[in-house]
Amino acid sequence: MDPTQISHLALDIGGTLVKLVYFSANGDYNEESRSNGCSVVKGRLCFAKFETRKIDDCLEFIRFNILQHSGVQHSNGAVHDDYLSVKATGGGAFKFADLFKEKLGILFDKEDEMHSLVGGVNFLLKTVPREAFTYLDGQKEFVEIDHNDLYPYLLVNIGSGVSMIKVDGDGKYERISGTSLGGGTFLGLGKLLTKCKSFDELLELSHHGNNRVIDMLVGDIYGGTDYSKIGLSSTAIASSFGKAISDGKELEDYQPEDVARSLLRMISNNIGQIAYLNALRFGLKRIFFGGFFIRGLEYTMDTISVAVHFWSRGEAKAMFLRHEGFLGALGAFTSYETHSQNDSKPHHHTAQRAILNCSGDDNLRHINDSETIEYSISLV
Ligand SMILES: Nc1ncnc2c1ncn2[C@@H]1O[C@H](COP(=O)(O)OP(=O)(O)OP(=O)(O)O)[C@@H](O)[C@H]1O
Ligand SMILES: CC(C)(CO)[C@@H](O)C(=O)NCCC(=O)O
Repeated sequence: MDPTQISHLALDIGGTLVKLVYFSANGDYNEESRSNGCSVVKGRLCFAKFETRKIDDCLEFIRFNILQHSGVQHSNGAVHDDYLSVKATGGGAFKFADLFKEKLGILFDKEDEMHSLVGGVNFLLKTVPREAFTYLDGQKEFVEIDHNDLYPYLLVNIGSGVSMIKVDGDGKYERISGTSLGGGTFLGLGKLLTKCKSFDELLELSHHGNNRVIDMLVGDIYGGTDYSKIGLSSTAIASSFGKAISDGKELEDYQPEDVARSLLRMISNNIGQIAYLNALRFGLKRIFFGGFFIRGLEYTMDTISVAVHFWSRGEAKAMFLRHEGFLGALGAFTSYETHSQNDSKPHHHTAQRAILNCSGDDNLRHINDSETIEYSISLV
């Protein structure tokens, strides 16, 4: 492989997190020659994430783990005379372009954020087995995806903010809605209300909390009974955080665990409901939820699934993705493939095989919490 090309890295730089997808060749290099003159390098797609506010950590990671291993870096930290071009998406592809150029000699080849999200989901659904699943009543069920019956679907990406995209085919999509009440709202309000320091701490708190302490339930209003005439059980939330109106308590009087739980429920419920309404607008039956807010958390997925199920009376289905947080980065990564078919650069990416590897491999311990994907790159 030409050492000066690092087409095997793509970034998605969002409002809260930077996501990286990069190709790592198998240890023995494993390059096979094909009769058509191209050779295939086998390896795997790896994933990493950093907080956007700690962008320097990301720069260091790329410098030491990716540039050095590709042999593109001189010992003084400077790169070759030529800048290196790397696919990048998300708002940070604009915001941090100068920084990456100056610090790493990397030029961003920008890919549109929505286009990348859709590309990432389509890649996963078409190539990676057991990628999509439903989650209801504590049961996770993998969904077989029929490639001939994939479209249309609604993609709801829950990042700092939320984008809702109707997908009709490869590269055929429209952003139909969004809401600013997203993962950033959960984390931002959560930090203010519970004094927790991180997303993980907030999730941990929410795990031990009881939302009924703060949420006003239908039963609280109806003297313990259901309002069955309009289909509301006594345990349904009538008003998120509503009990705080009349409890006569200050914030300090509530347990942070309960506040975190109510907040998580409120944000997840709201997104589930808006997603359902948009699915209804366009007659979409399948809704895929992505973005790092979900983090495979059962309570979040259950709340979203129940909201979609409840509002659609079982007509629409909420589905989740194992690589939920890396959709944009994967879309940017796979765009090397489509864009370089006719150029002479020696780095066509082709998903020859994409098999999910469950992490546990010692070499991958430094790589956050995601799972690698077996992948091959065609060199011509
Ligand atoms: N380790 C973490 N640190 C901070 N936030 C996290 C973490 N893990 C999950 N999250 C949640 O994920 C959200 C960010 O998700 P994601 O990375 O998909 O969005 P983004 O790309 O940063 O945002 P946007 O697309 O709106 O620019 C955060 O707002 C937070 O709710
Ligand atoms: C602005 C983006 C697209 C940046 O990723 C995202 O944060 C978002 O979709 N926010 C919601 C904006 C809105 O539609 O109200």
